[in-house]
Amino acid sequence: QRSAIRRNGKRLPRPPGTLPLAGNGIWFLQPRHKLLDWFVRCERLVGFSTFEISVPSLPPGIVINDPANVEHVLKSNDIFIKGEFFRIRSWDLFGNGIINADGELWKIQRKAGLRFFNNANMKILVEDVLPPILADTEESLDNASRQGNVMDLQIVLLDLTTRLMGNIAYDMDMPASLPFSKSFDFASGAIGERFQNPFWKAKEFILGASLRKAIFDVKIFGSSIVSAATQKRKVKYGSSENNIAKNSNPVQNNLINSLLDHIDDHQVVADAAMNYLSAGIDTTAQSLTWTLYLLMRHPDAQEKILSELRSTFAGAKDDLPLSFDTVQPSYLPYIAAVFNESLRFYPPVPVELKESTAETTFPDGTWLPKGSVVMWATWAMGRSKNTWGDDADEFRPERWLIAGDEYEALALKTMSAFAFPVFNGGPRACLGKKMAELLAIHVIASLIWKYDFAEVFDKETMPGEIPKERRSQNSLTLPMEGGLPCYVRRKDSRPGESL
Ligand code: HEM
Repeated sequence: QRSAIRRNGKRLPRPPGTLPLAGNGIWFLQPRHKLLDWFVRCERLVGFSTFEISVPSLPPGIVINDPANVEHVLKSNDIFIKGEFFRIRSWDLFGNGIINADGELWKIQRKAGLRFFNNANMKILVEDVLPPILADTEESLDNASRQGNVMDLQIVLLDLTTRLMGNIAYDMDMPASLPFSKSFDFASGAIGERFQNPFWKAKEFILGASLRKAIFDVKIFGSSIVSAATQKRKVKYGSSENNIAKNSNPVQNNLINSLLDHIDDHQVVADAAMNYLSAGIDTTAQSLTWTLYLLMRHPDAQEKILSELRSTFAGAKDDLPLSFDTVQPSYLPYIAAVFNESLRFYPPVPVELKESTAETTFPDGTWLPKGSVVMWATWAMGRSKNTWGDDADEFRPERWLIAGDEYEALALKTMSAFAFPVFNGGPRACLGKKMAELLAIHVIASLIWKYDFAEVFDKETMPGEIPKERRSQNSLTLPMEGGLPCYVRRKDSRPGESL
């Protein structure tokens, strides 16, 4: 079948190595980290130029790298939707939740979320909810420091974000050791594979029992969040559901109450609750894991963090005076720059895909018919030399900073969401961006202030050899394959105790 996609009346270029029947399908059958590298190679070859791909499991499609084209997609929420291609693959896990939803169903969940992610709740998050959870995290780091044990930082950070989200959003104690967390992790890997493997249905027909069980466990957990919340509302507002007053106390205005206030169907609320959990927990834990990994490999950046903390909080000893005001990116710009630089290399949502509901013409003249898919790899855009310059492969947080002078302090550069779409942009921009940034600055500042970390390399790395770049595991997001095992030592531990 001949493709109808055109630019100025001509067909679009195709990546080198495109095969007559399989098209580019071979790359989609590879482990995802290889697919991500392929996107980078294509971007390096064609730059911002849009190219066409054909993959047997995909409708006709294009890959965009030009920020103007990404802006066109993200701002045209009516033309570019999640669509059937996405929904068919993720339906059993995400159901009617916000990640899958379009139209009215999306709008209402977005509205409920917006009510929750306000400044008052973010202040409660930073000043009341996070400190005791972080204190538990530090207690386990202290134990590992005393005993000289190796610990997997990825697990530690996942536990922190899971408990945090459970507490602030659902008023539940939710450690990552709950079975749902393991089931979700497994399901996320399997669902991610459905986007790459055209034979996923056949594979799951034979081997899908464990996936079905994992999805079942996740769904049961979603329903249990709703039951616990409705129970609490009945106790608080009276026994009949019809008498349930709309929730007005700002501290009580958590996410589950906001969802229950906006949506009558409890199954949709359960899906929404699970979707918010999955959007927030893994992404944030992974972004912190990759940041600490990069900091271990760049001790100079750790030093600069310490120097920013020393000059900002002069005289601080054991605990830093962190508050809602002091964990803002404008207050600690170097830490915010480190976080951005880490997201540039390791975006927790590395590839995006949308389906067109109508024909459309992109700013670069590409004409796309209805029913096509458009993809962009945030992973490759973050490594684009067109956008970031010739040193795009270098970890250099300074690229995010505007140097201060004797009158003005160092400031953080802003970058267009369409050139750096790690949090998406337009009407479907990530709702948790602010929460993720505040949390990241708080956690990075606290951990680098108190601890030294040393990565445990794999057995193949010889002493003195530069260790290989760590890679990600197949998933919908970006977990680090094999976790992040490391030694940890409290900076104020007795002299002689070394890593
Ligand atoms: C570093 C951390 C995070 C990153 C990189 C990130 C990134 C993203 C991206 C790329 C999207 C668009 C995905 C899509 O096309 O469906 C998204 C959507 C979303 N994110 Fe985040 N996210 C992060 C943290 C969070 C947190 C902490 C929450 C809070 C629960 C959250 C809630 C959401 C929600 C609800 C959506 C769906 C928005 C919509 O469709 O209207 N995210 N995020």
